[in-house]
Amino acid sequence: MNHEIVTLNDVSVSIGGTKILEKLSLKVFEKEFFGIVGPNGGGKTTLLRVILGLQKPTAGKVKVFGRDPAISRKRIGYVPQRLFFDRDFPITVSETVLMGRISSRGLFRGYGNEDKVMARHALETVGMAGLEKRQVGGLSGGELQRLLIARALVGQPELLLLDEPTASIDPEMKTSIYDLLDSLVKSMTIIMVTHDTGAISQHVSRVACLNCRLGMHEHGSITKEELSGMYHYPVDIVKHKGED
Ligand SMILES: Nc1ncnc2c1ncn2[C@@H]1O[C@H](COP(=O)(O)OP(=O)(O)OP(=O)(O)O)[C@@H](O)[C@H]1O
Repeated sequence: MNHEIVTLNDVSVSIGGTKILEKLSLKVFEKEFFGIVGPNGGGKTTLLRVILGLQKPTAGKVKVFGRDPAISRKRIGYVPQRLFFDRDFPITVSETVLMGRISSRGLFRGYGNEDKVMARHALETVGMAGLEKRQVGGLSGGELQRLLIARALVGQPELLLLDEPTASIDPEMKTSIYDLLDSLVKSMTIIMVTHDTGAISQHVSRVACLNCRLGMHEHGSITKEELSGMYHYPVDIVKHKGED
């Protein structure tokens, strides 16, 4: 697991004169399940956008798969925050998943058989086989989240970025999403942003706290006090993966 997938060196981002990220240095390794927590507005989504090559750093260097992030974007699957997804748009489950093939097929080429097979496979992976014809607007929150994961998986990513995949989801569905991610990380690297500080430490190998600056926590070393200090209110933490 020593192969570097994401490398940030002293990365800063300012937008409109406001410092959003300050001198972040970070390495994420192959097949690692890496968690990022932090308060609202701490820069977590911005960090994902930097890794995707959608946000250029004001200073510092970013490499993804050893190259410029924009060049590596085809190898990345992105699950955005659900609030950026328009549930009212009239589109089926299968059409939504196929949208994840656009970066490999191009915008103006129709979907081929291979795309359809991959879409079916991605839906099976997230446990949504058989729901292909359903309208997205009629899905439950948990089903929609799984659909967004399927859409990210259909491009066969080697790196999966997820922005709050368990927000507003009931505990049972949360568990099944974490189980899914635990199985996916056997074949890809995962970086997940979450406010789910109670559960995250049972699944990730390392967690970083981000509030403009980054605080790294190796196995089990994050404490309730550190998180509470960052969030400015009491935070519960359960266990880190591998801890008794
Ligand atoms: N394009 C932009 N223009 C202006 N400000 C921005 C832009 N993008 C992000 N910001 C600001 O940068 C800060 C960090 O935003 P970001 O969305 O990265 O935080 P976050 O940690 O993901 O927050 P949340 O937990 O609420 O999703 C916020 O104050 C936000 O308003």
